[in-house]
Amino acid sequence: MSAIIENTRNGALKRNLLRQMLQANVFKFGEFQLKSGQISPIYIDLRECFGHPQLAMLISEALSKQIESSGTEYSGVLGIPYAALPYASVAAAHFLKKPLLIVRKEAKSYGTKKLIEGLYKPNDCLVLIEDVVTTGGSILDVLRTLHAESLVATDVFCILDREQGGCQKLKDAGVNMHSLLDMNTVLTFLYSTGTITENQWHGIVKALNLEYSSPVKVDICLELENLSSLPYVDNIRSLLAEREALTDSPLNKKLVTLMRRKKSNLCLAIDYTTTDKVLQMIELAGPFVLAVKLHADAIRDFNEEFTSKLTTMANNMDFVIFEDRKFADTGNTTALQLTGIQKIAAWADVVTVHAVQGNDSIGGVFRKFVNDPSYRLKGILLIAQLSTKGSLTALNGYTESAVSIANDNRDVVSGFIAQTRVSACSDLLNWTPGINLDAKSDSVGQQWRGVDQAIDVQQNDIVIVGRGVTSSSEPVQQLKRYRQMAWDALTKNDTSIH
Ligand SMILES: O=c1ccn([C@@H]2O[C@H](COP(=O)(O)O)[C@@H](O)[C@H]2O)c(=O)[nH]1
Repeated sequence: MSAIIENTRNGALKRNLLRQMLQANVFKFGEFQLKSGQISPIYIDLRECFGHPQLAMLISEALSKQIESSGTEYSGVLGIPYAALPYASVAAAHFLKKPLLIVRKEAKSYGTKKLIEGLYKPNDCLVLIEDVVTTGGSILDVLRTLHAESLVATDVFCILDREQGGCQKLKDAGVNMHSLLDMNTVLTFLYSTGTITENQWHGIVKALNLEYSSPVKVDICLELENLSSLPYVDNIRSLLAEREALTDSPLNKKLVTLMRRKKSNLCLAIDYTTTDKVLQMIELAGPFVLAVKLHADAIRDFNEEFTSKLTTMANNMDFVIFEDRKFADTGNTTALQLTGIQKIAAWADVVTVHAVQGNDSIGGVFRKFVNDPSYRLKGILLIAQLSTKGSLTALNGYTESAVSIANDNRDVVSGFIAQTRVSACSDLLNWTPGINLDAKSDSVGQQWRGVDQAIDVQQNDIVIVGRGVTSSSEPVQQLKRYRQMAWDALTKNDTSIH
């Protein structure tokens, strides 16, 4: 039951599944005979979900995520016939990219006469997908067929555990059962949303011999939550002191040390077009910021005298220089750009890099610069999510792919540009743009939200503030305001600070 009250992505995912199931008429009330012969006042008909593509995709995605995070080793996905087959197909082909296997209820009397269809060899280990588990009988039947073909299955993933003994029977047969939802959660949701009364709750619990004592009402509305605005990972940030000790990246060690010393997780985006104005703003901002972010190609009179002053100021005022170049080309071209007219690698501590060009065009080229002490460049931030409306980084799988490139290049990637926390690795820092306390959007695609949303709810580490400060007539006041709010939000539960 706790799953639906959790203030996490997982909790929101479960709430959304239940909300969409309710809309799709999955929960039916009356008198139904179950496969076991038992009479039930509730029937949970997950076949109704087939008619709602968005819901069917959400279920398949949730099952796939559960399979991935369980750490189970497997070579193929087998759907238990028939109701689980659509979810198993989408999960295997679309999300997990693994072969799909199907087991027949009865052998064909012609052709290959095979009971199990798909790509497999003896001793392969499969994960099983089921829709509803009541007694576990259908799964045990399938296990017998698999064993006869020398196939192994250690884990079954189901949408709903009716909590009527199936989990224990499977455990006795050596199989772990994982479920997205259980009956207690479903009944709590139905009762809390006023779909069933207290009397109905008791009637269902009694008829199904469930061992729940009394209904619990939780605060839950029927409006769908925006899953993409929530952190990808449910674990909370570790303490700053631990992160400082844990990280192998010299850049992140410097950043976390600076953060703690300056009490600042604020990066100022100075999008001015002349060197004078940029340097004047840095003079004001230096004491309050962790980093200064530039777009060198937007500065009309950009020159080497400027970068020399910039690096001196960074060294004296203790901030990191961040060039938001967003590299996105072949490795060869990126190397040329890093050493081209602006000599970015010589003065920037960190740069942004798109994930779109793929792994091989990222790791190799940046590793060369980061490991060469004659360059200032010490790390890159991969763009996992953009703040702009309609950004293609929201396409299914994009952010996960960026995270996977980061995982493959941990010596070079020091973190992400993202809207929500995207990685469970707490030594990778999440930098987030799209912050403004006084406006929600501009007229050309930017979307802003507040500091608490970004740091507290979405679990980012560093806020990137631009026009919220640079367009203000009182920039120092604004710098103090953003710095204080961001620091308070980051450290409010950090016992290594307080
Ligand atoms: O997704 C992204 C990536 C980068 N940015 C950059 O951050 C600043 C934001 O400035 P505002 O004035 O607060 O809009 C700007 O330099 C962008 O290029 C981003 O906004 N979103």
